[in-house]
Amino acid sequence: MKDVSSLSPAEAGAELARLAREIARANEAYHAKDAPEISDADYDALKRRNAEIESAFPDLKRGDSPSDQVGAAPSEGFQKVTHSIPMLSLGNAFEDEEVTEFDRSVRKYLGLSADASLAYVAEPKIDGLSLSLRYEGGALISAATRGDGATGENVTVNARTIDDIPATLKDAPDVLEVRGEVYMSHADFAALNTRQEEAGGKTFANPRNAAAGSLRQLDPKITAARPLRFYAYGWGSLSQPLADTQKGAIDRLATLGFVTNDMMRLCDGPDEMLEQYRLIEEKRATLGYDIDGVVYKVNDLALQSRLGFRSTTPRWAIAHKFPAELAWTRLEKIEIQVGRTGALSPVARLTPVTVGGVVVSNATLHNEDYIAGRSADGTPIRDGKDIREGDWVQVYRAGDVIPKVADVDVAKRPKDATPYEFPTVCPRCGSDAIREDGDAVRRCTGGLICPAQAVERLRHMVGRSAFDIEGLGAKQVEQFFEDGWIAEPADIFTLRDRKGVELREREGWGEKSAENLLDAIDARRTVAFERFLFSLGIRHLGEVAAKDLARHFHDWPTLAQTADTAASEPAAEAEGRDALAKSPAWSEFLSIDGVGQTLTRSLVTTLAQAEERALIDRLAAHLTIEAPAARATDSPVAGKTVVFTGTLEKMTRAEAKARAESLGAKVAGSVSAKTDLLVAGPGAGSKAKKAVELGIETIDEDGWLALIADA
Ligand SMILES: NC(=O)c1ccc[n+]([C@@H]2O[C@H](COP(=O)([O-])OP(=O)(O)OC[C@H]3O[C@@H](n4cnc5c(N)ncnc54)[C@H](O)[C@@H]3O)[C@@H](O)[C@H]2O)c1
Ligand SMILES: [Zn+2]
Repeated sequence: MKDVSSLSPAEAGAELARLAREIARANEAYHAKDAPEISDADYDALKRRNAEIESAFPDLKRGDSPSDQVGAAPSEGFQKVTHSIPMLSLGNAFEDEEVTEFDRSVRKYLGLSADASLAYVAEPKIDGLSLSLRYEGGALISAATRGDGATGENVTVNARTIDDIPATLKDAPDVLEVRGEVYMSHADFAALNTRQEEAGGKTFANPRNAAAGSLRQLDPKITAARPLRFYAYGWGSLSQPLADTQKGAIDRLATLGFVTNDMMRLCDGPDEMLEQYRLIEEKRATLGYDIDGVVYKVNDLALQSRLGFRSTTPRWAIAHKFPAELAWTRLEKIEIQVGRTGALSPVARLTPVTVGGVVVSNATLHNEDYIAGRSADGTPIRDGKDIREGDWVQVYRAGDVIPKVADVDVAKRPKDATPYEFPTVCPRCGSDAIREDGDAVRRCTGGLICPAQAVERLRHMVGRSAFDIEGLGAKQVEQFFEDGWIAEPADIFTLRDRKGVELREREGWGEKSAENLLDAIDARRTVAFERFLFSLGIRHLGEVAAKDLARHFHDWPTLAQTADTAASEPAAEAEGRDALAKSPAWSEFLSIDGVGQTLTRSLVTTLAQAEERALIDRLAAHLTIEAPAARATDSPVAGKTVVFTGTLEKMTRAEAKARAESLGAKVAGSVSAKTDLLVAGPGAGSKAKKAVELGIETIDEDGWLALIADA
């Protein structure tokens, strides 16, 4: 992105227009639909960029500038409420200096010298949605969301169902508008999502969305069933002042029966404000609800009213936000998960914390070296700090990636914490867990006797890219495995005969759904060769390689026989590609573009294991395995084995390969006596030489394109 100072006015105008569109779209998704499409950090970055351009090009500021807007218009379906005093937003600070700068600008506005005393309150910024409650004569008469700041949604009936919101007040001013945040605790959020999932309803990405989605319900019965809470942090219209100070006013609201935040502190200036910020940040993980920063407010209400408002934010307050994609929390426990190939993966169980808008309670710890504070080659990571149970750790998330533990605060380590001892036996089956040379991962050697591996294999087998059986997801497979109904892949296809009757009577199933599942299983008795191969869950065998193998071998018996031959060839024992290539069966695998030594070795050794092989044969016995779709036979390259080498300029290697295959050619990765045609671009090396030696026809990229032009 271009620096603002180097933008031309035309570019600035165009970018302001784009930002206005993008921000409006994000506002609509977040505020009106409770379903954000971008992260808060990305949103904040858009707003910042917009503000920077506007301040550099004040003349270009748009009539619909996002800087002048709050939230989103109230949704249709709700009655509208006009706020007697607008409900605005808050300015943002991200760095410590911006907090000092805030104090300076307040003083400047008020004409106060740097050493004049000026008190602020600092309190958590709760991540929910704001609500304005109007009491008249001590009775709650209306409740409204913020909407676009001027007009909100009437949610009075819904608000009445929230325990923290009193229906009547004693000794209150005749007119009193209380403003605060509606939110949901982590525990209630998790329970709600579980219930929603079980009922097949919509689940929420984070507690804020859950709170907003629950309050903004057209049916108040739904709101009533949702565990919402309310913190009072401010007020709107008043017939009589509550107090002289922010702190006094909030204390008064507490006396009236509202829940207020007990982490509010009076601060003497920026140093104390930042101190409170760090204290609150430390407590963040253990609060049990989401906060996304700390709000500082000038304490003296007379000064607040002198300071007043900008278009959408008060001059007397600012929100100091926490870094969005990073958070500190407690690592409660390290657990070991056993994967499909026996890999022991350490997982950190964390005290839940929100990172980038998502509640995180687990993070990966990669492997035992990572926990110990070293990389695979022994060099220290995190300055060599190891990770222990009970540690205070920093968690981060980027995009949709699994959360990771990035750092440890050794100063906060419990005194009795001991270095983590990585298990050397499988926690599920007790077999030895060993680490092979050069492998960062420790693996359970239990194979098929390991229940963890067995169930992971089954889950893999029914997955999308494998058998993809409708109604048989990971969850059902796990249950059937636990109950002993399905122990290995072949059992899925005998389920009808063995358990058909019981399935119909099984809890949560019934006649219809049982029949649907059994039909769905029958429908998969015919399966594409590549899906079958992928379903076996052989280490290093991905979807793409499964396709390559299927195209090359066409049927399962041929592939299996070639693997058997490879296993019996003496060169199989030898190291190195050259030695392997001397064996015809090995080299047949290696000649397939996209199939390398590691995969070949894994495939050959897996199929050579008697138990493993018997299990695959039992599965295959129930199946009709379909060869890949017939290829074009009338193209000039049909049936020929083609090798591409050197740089291709008009297409990528992948494109060239796909095109050749669609024309019925076989694409190989290396030149051999079986090669019919070499397509050599600039920089072609040993393959071109070998082709000459073997007398194989060689053409360039243009020659290739000409050859297939009419195909
Ligand atoms: N991801 C997205 O697409 C997206 C879109 C729009 C907004 N957002 C998020 O919302 C923010 C902007 O929303 P906003 O205009 O509501 O501003 P804001 O959330 O930054 O600040 C204002 C709000 O803070 C709340 N608040 C909580 N505790 C408070 C306290 N103690 N005192 C005062 N107010 C308190 C109030 O509800 C108030 O309306 C963005 O910074 C972003 O994080 C995200
Ligand atoms: Zn095991």
